[in-house]
Amino acid sequence: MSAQPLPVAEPGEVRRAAWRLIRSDRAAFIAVLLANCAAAGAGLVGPWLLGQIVNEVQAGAGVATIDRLGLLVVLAAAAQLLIGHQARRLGYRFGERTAARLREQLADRLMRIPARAVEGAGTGDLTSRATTDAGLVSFALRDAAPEMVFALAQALIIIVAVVLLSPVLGAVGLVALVAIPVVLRWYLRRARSAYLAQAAAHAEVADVLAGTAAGARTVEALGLQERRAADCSSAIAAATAAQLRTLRLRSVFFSTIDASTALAVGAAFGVGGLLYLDHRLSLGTVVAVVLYLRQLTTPIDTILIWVETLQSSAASFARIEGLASSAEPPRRSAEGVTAVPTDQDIVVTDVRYAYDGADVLHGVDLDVRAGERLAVVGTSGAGKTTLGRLIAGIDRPRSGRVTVGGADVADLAPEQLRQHIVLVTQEHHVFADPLRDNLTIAAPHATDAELLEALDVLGADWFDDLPDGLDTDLGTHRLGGAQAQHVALARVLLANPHTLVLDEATALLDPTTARRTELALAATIQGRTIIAVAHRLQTARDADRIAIMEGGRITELGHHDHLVTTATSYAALWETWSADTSHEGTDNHE
Ligand SMILES: Nc1ncnc2c1ncn2[C@@H]1O[C@H](COP(=O)(O)OP(=O)(O)OP(=O)(O)O)[C@@H](O)[C@H]1O
Repeated sequence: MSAQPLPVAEPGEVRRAAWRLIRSDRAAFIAVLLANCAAAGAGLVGPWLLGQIVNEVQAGAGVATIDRLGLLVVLAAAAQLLIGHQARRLGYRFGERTAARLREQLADRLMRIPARAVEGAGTGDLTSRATTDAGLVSFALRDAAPEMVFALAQALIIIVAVVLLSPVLGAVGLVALVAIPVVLRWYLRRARSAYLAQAAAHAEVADVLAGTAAGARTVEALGLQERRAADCSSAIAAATAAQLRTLRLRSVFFSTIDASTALAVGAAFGVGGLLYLDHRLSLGTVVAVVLYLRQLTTPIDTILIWVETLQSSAASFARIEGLASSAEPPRRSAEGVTAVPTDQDIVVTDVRYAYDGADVLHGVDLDVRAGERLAVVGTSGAGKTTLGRLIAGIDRPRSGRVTVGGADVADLAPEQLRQHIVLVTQEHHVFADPLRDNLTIAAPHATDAELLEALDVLGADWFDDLPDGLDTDLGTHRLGGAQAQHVALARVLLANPHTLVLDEATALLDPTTARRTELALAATIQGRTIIAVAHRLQTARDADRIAIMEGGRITELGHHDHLVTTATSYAALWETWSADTSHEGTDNHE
């Protein structure tokens, strides 16, 4: 289940976003509109000429006149074909360019969504927005929108022509078509929520299936097959119900449309016949009007067929636009950065930070000198990780500043930031790419010799067993946990920051892996400023200074020997920890 679904944009935001997309290619959009109007205008000539032929025949005109009019009908049809083709081509090109811009925008936003928002929402939601929704919107822009513009222009111009030819017949036809806007309104009112529910139900199915596949071993080990199958069935049942609802809407909608268009042609034919018998309309005009109304069914059908696609893609567009509010503001590029750190000192000034509107840091002040080793300790939930992320420039304070050498860390471009401060956690993702690419993401210009040296410093002896050395594809040749940690630490060595923020770097590892990792870590931290979120006080005791965090504040700060005698919170923590470790036989792998 998605605990905190990613937001969906409101209709107003969706309209503004669509308008922004159109405006950024305004000249092309105007060309599309003009070409479509011209194509629709050319389509009027044929029926009008046919009406003229009927009138001429009735007036006893010769074959030459009829032939001339016939030739004009053929020329008008050819012109309509050519202009229509051009209008559609312009429309498709405009749609394709707009879809490409949208995909770029989406990729940019996906990169800027904080990991905590993705974890909260579940990967199914994000995946379906990036695949199904993006595909639907691209399809709509490329195919549905050009067809829709063409059909709208055609319908509008035909209606104007009918009314100009015979206001009475025009009124009769339009009255017969009055059910269409009514049923369209009925449909659109229900369709947005129905299609949103359908998309969410499909995302839920994807989530449940992906979760079952990812946790296959756990499901097998705990005999959870039946429960997972029941979860899958109920997600699929919900998706089917959502799909049936949209199907019901479509059934009512399309039947009404078909009946209305048939009624319009029939009514115009009947009333037109009476008016002709009464000598109030020429036969040619009746023929032209009936042909126009008959012709009107084509754009109406097109509009209604695509309105459904546009409706569901508008729901998808709202889901894609919803990502905008989750994405964090873009960091500046290195070229755009004005502030350049002048030294390596880190200063935290009156920093506050909130998750979901509630502050968890309440004005933290801290100075860390270059080369210092600072341990941050405190009870669970005190704000240690949050402070670590702010110092590492991952998150931006709600208020206050975190600076390195006088420059705000959250303003530094990523390539600049990682030369100064890097956060080291237990998460060590290995990309399904060659080992070389996995390492050079931290230092794009590093030579092979530098990459090998980094691995060597960490004691990554497994490198010698790789089938293709640095070219080994880590998607097919999977690394173990400790090996992946080596790759992560090698990236840190290659980025060569002066400061490391260590958070849970070894806390949850098994003793053997932890010992190997600690050795590698010791090689990594050599000669750098260290800010370590310490889960074991042994680490803290060796630090130059210890910061005690309680309830989002630093309450005590100093060296172990000083704090253990003067600071009440730290002394209590130390006492508890010492008692625990003496019970455990004092082996704590430090
Ligand atoms: N992603 C999040 N969304 C909402 N609240 C959060 C989130 N991450 C942390 N918090 C809350 O912020 C507060 C500080 O959390 P933080 O993880 O920084 O504490 P910590 O001292 O590192 O704890 P621990 O030692 O358990 O990791 C806690 O109340 C926590 O519940």
